[in-house]
Amino acid sequence: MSTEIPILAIDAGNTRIKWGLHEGGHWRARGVLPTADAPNIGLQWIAAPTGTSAVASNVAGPAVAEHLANAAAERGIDLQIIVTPASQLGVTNGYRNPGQLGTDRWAALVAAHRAMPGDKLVVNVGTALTIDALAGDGRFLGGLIVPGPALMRRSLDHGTAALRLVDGMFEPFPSSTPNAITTGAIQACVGAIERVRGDMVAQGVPPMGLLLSGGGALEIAAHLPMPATFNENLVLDGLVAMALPR
Ligand SMILES: Nc1ncnc2c1ncn2[C@@H]1O[C@H](COP(=O)(O)OP(=O)(O)O)[C@@H](O)[C@H]1O
Ligand SMILES: CC(C)(COP(=O)(O)O)[C@@H](O)C(=O)NCCC(=O)O
Ligand SMILES: [K+]
Repeated sequence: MSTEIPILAIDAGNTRIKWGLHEGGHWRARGVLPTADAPNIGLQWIAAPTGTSAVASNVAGPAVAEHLANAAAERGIDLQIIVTPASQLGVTNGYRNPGQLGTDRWAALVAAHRAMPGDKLVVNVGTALTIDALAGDGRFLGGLIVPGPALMRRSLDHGTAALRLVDGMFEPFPSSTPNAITTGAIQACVGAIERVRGDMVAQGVPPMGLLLSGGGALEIAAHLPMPATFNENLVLDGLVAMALPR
């Protein structure tokens, strides 16, 4: 029997809301729903026992925050929506304005610092692709925000007359429009990661590892410039670490 209180961790991103119920040292239940369905999030939390407390990262805007707050209140769950601090659990925030850094990126950095020693890259492939440099001593050195591969393809669909959303395959020298679009998005993402890796090498903090997460991670995983460790739950892991008593 663990004395640990049940924690509902919530990662509200721009495309999907991911959540997990953590109890007794492991994930007891998990779920995901489109962010557009945020008004229905409470229906997924039936299993949350009395006394559950919730910790959320929300980068999807104030309306989503309100839906989370309502769903928690209806179930008597105490909810904390985090803001990004200047330092926490051994990680220090390199942003000039610490609160400007997305809370999902911060939670992933906190989890990454605990999960892997040494200088590393923390990459999330979601709506946006974020590529964050984290030193082994916990310093967040900075990172990039790039449209994720799905958003890149959508922007071509919206912004050109001839290009449409069609399934293509990765091909090093693409020989069709669908393959050119698919390969272009993957190479743009992987190329940006390679550039940050190069900048870390130039700064004298060559990354020893790469932590990969996010709904689009598998799209780019085979093309990365270095071996990666996939963690489906990096943001949720970080949120639980913040919520657990120390
Ligand atoms: N069934 C799916 N529904 C939506 N997105 C999906 C699905 N399967 C894979 N994806 C990919 O996952 C991305 C969303 O990943 P996620 O980590 O949830 O992003 P966010 O945190 O921005 O909401 C989409 O942009 C798309 O590339
Ligand atoms: C970069 C993000 C849009 C990523 O969001 P996501 O793709 O996970 O939905 C989000 O972390 C955000 O809104 N960040 C604030 C700006 C920043 O981190 O600098
Ligand atoms: K993301």
